[in-house]
Amino acid sequence: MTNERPVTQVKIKKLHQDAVIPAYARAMDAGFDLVAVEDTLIAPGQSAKVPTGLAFALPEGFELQVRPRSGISAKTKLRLSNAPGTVDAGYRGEVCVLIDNIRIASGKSGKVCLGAGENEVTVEQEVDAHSYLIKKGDRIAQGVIAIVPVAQFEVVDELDETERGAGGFGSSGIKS
Ligand SMILES: O=c1ccn([C@H]2C[C@H](O)[C@@H](COP(=O)(O)OP(=O)(O)OP(=O)(O)O)O2)c(=O)[nH]1
Ligand SMILES: [Mg+2]
Repeated sequence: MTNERPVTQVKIKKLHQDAVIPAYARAMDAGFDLVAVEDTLIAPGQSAKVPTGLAFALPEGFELQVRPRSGISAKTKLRLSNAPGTVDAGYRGEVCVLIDNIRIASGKSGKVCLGAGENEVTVEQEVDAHSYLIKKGDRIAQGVIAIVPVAQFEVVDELDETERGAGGFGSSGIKS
């Protein structure tokens, strides 16, 4: 890593012996992968809270954003429920990843279609064929450490005028 990039120390506690300590895969990556610490089956239309086995002590003024990995979004119908997830600086609990399986039920039982597209194995189980199995060790999301300013709110009677004004929600021409 060069000195061009801001650096902050973040203390991490392993809550599970197999938790994977975050690491940036490449020097200029914004995110580090978050790894599932236990197997989690997600039936079609269902959601799951997948544990990472990690707790963070972020410095005040920072947050950890839990963001999707584009590969998972492109290759599967798994979606982060609350993307981007917000881990507050004061949070000392386990960081978990909320994941939805947005497939509809196939009505057939069969092989489980695998979550993150890695650790490619199929498992014979009596589950709907549109279920996903997140395997322990799957890289299910990515974390981004970000700076968050704190706002000092001030209630006023009038806001300043701007070119946009109150136009929004497609005011520039996007049709629904
Ligand atoms: O994807 C996420 C989002 C949140 N959290 C943890 C850390 C965060 O600090 C805490 C609360 O998250 P958030 O503020 O988004 O949820 P809330 O519904 O507002 O809960 P709370 O009332 O506890 O703030 O849950 C995660 O582990 N993963
Ligand atoms: Mg909150």
